[in-house]
Amino acid sequence: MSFQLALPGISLHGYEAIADMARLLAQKNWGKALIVTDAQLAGLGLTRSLTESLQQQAIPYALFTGVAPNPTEEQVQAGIAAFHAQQCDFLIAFGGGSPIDTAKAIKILTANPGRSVDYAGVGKVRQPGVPLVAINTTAGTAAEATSNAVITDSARQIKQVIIDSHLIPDIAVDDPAVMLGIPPDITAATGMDALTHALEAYVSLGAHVLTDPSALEAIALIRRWLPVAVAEGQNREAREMMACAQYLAGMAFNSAGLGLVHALAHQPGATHDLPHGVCNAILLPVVAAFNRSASVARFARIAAALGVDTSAMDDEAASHAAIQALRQLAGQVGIPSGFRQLGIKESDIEGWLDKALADPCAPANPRTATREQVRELYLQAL
Ligand SMILES: NC(=O)c1ccc[n+]([C@@H]2O[C@H](COP(=O)([O-])OP(=O)(O)OC[C@H]3O[C@@H](n4cnc5c(N)ncnc54)[C@H](O)[C@@H]3O)[C@@H](O)[C@H]2O)c1
Ligand SMILES: [Fe+2]
Repeated sequence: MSFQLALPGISLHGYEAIADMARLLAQKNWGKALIVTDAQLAGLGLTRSLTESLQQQAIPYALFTGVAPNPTEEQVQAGIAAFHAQQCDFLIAFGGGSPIDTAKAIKILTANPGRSVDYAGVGKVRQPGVPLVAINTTAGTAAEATSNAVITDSARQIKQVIIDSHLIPDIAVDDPAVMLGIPPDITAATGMDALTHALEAYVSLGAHVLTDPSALEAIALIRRWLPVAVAEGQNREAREMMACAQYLAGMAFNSAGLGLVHALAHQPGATHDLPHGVCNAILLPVVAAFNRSASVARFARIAAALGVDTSAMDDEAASHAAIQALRQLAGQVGIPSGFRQLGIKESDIEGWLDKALADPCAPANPRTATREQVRELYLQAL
């Protein structure tokens, strides 16, 4: 079987990318846009750079601000209703993973029947739907570059993962100007999500010579720049490097796949509405320690990318040092050391086990875990 590398048609990176995107859209004649965002971003006035750029290019738009973190099917339904009521022709997502994933799910429903979560799994979307531009405001999920959408089915309390190449945005935009004001806790959580993407992609069973360089470079950039972005939010270089790092991580995991960190993290995310990046960051060293023996040489290279001087170490020692370095970085950027601090109890774990094993991110993990081992991993992360 051949290897498929899937990327957005066009990606715009760097300061002023949003204005450049509007200029590009002026040549596309896609009609009226529905901007899909969350109320907090609209309230902060961050959407202004987008709406002003669209006005300058005379591109008509309507605004939908009904997305919340960990978006649900109900929010997708409200979005598709707004799309039709406002007679829109294409979608512009503006936000982190939550607005971008919601816009991807709305895109499905512009051309396919039913609910978006009916398309959970891999490759189930039949019709591509309307064009989608994704402007990313966190660094982060890289949802602007990937074929995934994560939507919570609130009735079943489960995060459904929809993976389909139809969901890759036509234009991906990373303008660090809108990232300068991200609060330190969200900077840390989203940055650790990106680190998890890079690391899981690098040790994934689906890793490939075409994805390894971007995964390793993402790890090195995040180690270098995430602590700076957390401590000095207005540091323009740190924000730009983190935007690039999370995109590189997205390039890697979109084709190489993820693993057990994400499969396990989706469960507390769904039942307790916790930030995705924090769930990943807590589980990352625990799952990495579990996976280490299946991929010693790769964990040794991860240690070097994390800044460990591995010159005097054999791979075994270096692979252990990688786990240590992960814990240290998480602590440095203020990630809680366990789920208990977030109100999780031991009795919450039982309900997550089967869902974690069935999560579409699990099969790419380098080491297969039994139900008991998954329970043990959650206990270690408490
Ligand atoms: N599609 C994918 O490939 C993929 C990958 C990983 C995670 N996810 C999903 O994405 C979601 C998480 O996305 P996220 O971590 O980007 O966060 P998010 O979109 O949920 O946003 C978190 C918070 O940050 C705020 N925020 C966003 N940008 C900001 C800015 N520039 N300045 C100030 N505040 C800002 C938002 O208003 C919100 O309150 C989860 O549902 C997760 O499961 C998707
Ligand atoms: Fe993620």
